[in-house]
Amino acid sequence: MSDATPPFSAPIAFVGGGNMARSLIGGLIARGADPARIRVAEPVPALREALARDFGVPVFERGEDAVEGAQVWLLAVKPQVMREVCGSLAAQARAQAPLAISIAAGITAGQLDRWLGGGAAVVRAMPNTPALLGAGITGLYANDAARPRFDQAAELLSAVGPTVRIDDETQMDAVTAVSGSGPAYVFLLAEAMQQAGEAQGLDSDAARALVVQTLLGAATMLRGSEESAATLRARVTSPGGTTQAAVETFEAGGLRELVARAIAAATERGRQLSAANE
Ligand SMILES: NC(=O)C1=CN([C@@H]2O[C@H](COP(=O)(O)OP(=O)(O)OC[C@H]3O[C@@H](n4cnc5c(N)ncnc54)[C@H](O)[C@@H]3O)[C@@H](O)[C@H]2O)C=CC1
Ligand SMILES: O=C(O)[C@@H]1CCC=N1
Repeated sequence: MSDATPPFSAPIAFVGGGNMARSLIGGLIARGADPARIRVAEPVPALREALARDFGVPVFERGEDAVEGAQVWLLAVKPQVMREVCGSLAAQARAQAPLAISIAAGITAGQLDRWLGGGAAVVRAMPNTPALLGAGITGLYANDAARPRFDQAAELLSAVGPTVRIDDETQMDAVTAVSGSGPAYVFLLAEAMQQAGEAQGLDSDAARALVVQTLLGAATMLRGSEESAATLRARVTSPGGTTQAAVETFEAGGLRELVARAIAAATERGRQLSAANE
C-alpha cells in the first residue's frame, strides 16, 4: 500500500462526469491539481455545467473531444455503457496510445483492451467516494501493456487516498465488494444506528451527532492501532455490560454471516457485470 502523494500534473481526460468522477475530480483539485488540466466529458448538460462551475474544469459533451491530446484517460461511465464508449474512442486510442484507467465495476482489462481496439495500456482502478475528501482508497490492477506505466496510475489515484496494488485481476471484484461499495455499508449502519437511537428516545440531531462521531472515532482507532478490530472491541465490552448485550444480539442474528453473504453477492455482481456486457 502506498501513501497519498502530491497531486498528478499531467493532462487527464475524464469520460463520464457522474458521482465517482466528481469525487475524484474534487479530491484531485483539493490536493492542488490544476483544473485546466482536467478535461471532462459528460453528456448531461446540468452535470456538465455543475462540474465547470464547481471545479473550473473544461467540459465537453463528447468523450472524443475530452480525450483529444490527453495521455491519461479516466473512464468513469457505468459498466453497461463502457463498451459503446470505448468503441467511440478506439480510433483515438490507437493514435494516442493513452494510459486508459477504468473505474467500472466488473469490466475486465481484456474487455477494455478489445473494445479500445487492442494493444491498449489498461489499468483497472476501484476507488470509492471518500476520495472527494482525500480519504478514499483505491485498488489498482494493470494489464501487461500498462505495467510500465503503473506508477503513473498509482500517482494519480494516490492524490485521493492510499492505493493497493492487485496482481491477480480476479480479485478486483472482491476489492469492489469491500471498499468500492463499502462506504454504502457504513452509511447503512449509520442509518440503522440513528433510527435505533431515535427509537430509544434520542432526538434526531443528538442521535446523528452520537453516531457520526462514534463511527469516526472507531475508524480512527482502527487506523491508528496495531491491534485487531476484535481486540479493540473486547476493550469496549465489559463482562455482563451493555456492549455484551448488543454484541450477543448481533452474533445471534448472524451479522458475520450476513456481511459475508452481502460481500459475496457484490463480488458475484461484479462478475455478472462483466459477463452481461461481453
Ligand atoms: N459511485 C461509486 O461509489 C463508485 C463507482 N464506481 C464506478 O464508476 C463508474 C461510474 O459510476 P457513478 O459515478 O456512480 O455513475 P454515474 O451514473 O453517477 O456517472 C456516470 C456518468 O457517465 C455519463 N455518461 C454516460 N454516457 C456517457 C458517454 N458516452 N460519455 C461520457 N459520459 C457518459 C452519465 O451521464 C453519468 O453522469 C461505474 O462504472 C461504477 O462501477 C467505482 C467505484 C465507486
Ligand atoms: O454500486 C456499484 O456498482 C459501484 C461500484 C462500487 C460502488 N459503486
